[in-house]
Amino acid sequence: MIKTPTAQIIPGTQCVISPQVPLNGFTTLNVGGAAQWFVAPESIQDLQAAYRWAQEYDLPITVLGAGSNLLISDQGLPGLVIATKHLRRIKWDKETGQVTAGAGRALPQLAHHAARLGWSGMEWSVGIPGTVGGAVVMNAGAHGGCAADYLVSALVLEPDGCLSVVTGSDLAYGYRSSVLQGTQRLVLQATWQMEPEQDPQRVKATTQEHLNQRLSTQPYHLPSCGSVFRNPQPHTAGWLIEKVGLKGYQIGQAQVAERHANFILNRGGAKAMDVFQLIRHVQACVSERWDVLLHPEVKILGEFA
Ligand SMILES: Cc1cc2nc3c(=O)[nH]c(=O)nc-3n(C[C@H](O)[C@H](O)[C@H](O)COP(=O)(O)OP(=O)(O)OC[C@H]3O[C@@H](n4cnc5c(N)ncnc54)[C@H](O)[C@@H]3O)c2cc1C
Ligand SMILES: NC(=O)C1=CN([C@@H]2O[C@H](COP(=O)(O)OP(=O)(O)OC[C@H]3O[C@@H](n4cnc5c(N)ncnc54)[C@H](OP(=O)(O)O)[C@@H]3O)[C@@H](O)[C@H]2O)C=CC1
Ligand SMILES: C=C(O[C@H]1[C@H](O)[C@@H](CO)O[C@H](OP(=O)(O)OP(=O)(O)OC[C@H]2O[C@@H](n3ccc(=O)[nH]c3=O)[C@H](O)[C@@H]2O)[C@@H]1NC(C)=O)C(=O)O
Repeated sequence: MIKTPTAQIIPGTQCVISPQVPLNGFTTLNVGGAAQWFVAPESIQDLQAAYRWAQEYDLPITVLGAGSNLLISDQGLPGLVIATKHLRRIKWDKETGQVTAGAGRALPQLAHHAARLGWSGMEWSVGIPGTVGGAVVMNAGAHGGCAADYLVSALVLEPDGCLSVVTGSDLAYGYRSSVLQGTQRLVLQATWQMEPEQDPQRVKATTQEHLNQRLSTQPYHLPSCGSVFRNPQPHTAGWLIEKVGLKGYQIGQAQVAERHANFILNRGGAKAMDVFQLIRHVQACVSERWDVLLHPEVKILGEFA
């Protein structure tokens, strides 16, 4: 066991592993306690070293993208939190029409950049404030498109320390689901097949249309984690929640958004427990009225006892 909680530098790397790093600033909900240990590796090699370090001390590992789909406990997280934010390398290959991006690259950046180039295929992703890695794991989607659609491959760090290249069919994609969820497999980069040489004005217009639609139907003015629940087909969670009269309902500083009932907003200073209790309250009301159990899309991490 490590006795004193001071920053550790892994020999031969640039990896600084820091103790007790608050995570609220690393999530779009802006809630959550501290990571027992935290690292944001600058390279794949450093990330592998950090991963091995955690395994050596038998610590659980949590991967953090942009934290845009996370509800982290006020009590924080045990073990090592690995942030991918520095893995941002990107390559637009004109020969193949493929884009390869590091796990920490922001998804909207990809969408805007593709639009400027006149490459079609990522228009759906504008306005989703996640990373490439998070999108591959969550199968992020919107406006009829999703990460799985044109995924060629992803580079994955496996728990045994080896790197593997997986394809979309290896990941058994479904609606907001993949086999990577709930595992210790870490996405390092992803490659998508795009349609290059399209009219940039047209790609830009579609991208902007999606962003406008989002900004007019979803609340972007306060911290949130996007849709809290998956849509229970054939219904939509927003409709079911609105119809039980929960728009505006608040626990502590967590509130069901007026603009979209499947969003929970942090009105300032909310605790993770406020959000958690609100999630449970919404589930109970919807279940009682509609006999439908809403399943959270947001990943709930840590203790909520
Ligand atoms: C305003 C707003 C709008 C949103 N709109 C949409 C939308 O339209 N469609 C949609 O699908 N989602 C949407 N979301 C939710 C969220 O942006 C997506 O789920 C996104 O894909 C999460 O990416 P992330 O990098 O933030 O992942 P995180 O939230 O950091 O992590 C999510 C999960 O993926 C894991 N993970 C992250 N990166 C990696 C990696 N490199 N390797 C292995 N595991 C990893 C984490 O451990 C966690 O389990 C929205 C969120 C917000 C705040
Ligand atoms: N409610 C919440 O919890 C959160 C809300 N948001 C909001 O989500 C919305 C998302 O909008 P979106 O534009 O998708 O993402 P962002 O505004 O977050 O932009 C992401 C990146 O995309 C690039 N970019 C943005 N606009 C353009 C443009 N017009 N042309 C070229 N590049 C551009 C920029 O990269 P570069 O600088 O490299 O060019 C930018 O850093 C914003 O309103 C943001 O404020 C974001 C995070 C959390
Ligand atoms: C934001 C996310 O993804 C979003 C994605 O951005 C949008 C756009 O493609 O479509 C899904 O939302 P959604 O199903 O709520 O889409 P919307 O178009 O806003 O609403 C669907 C229907 O529900 C109704 N609706 C929505 C909200 C509400 O408060 N009340 C209501 O009645 C709308 O009127 C509409 O008829 C994704 N959510 C899920 C859980 O699948 C996310 O996953 O975090």
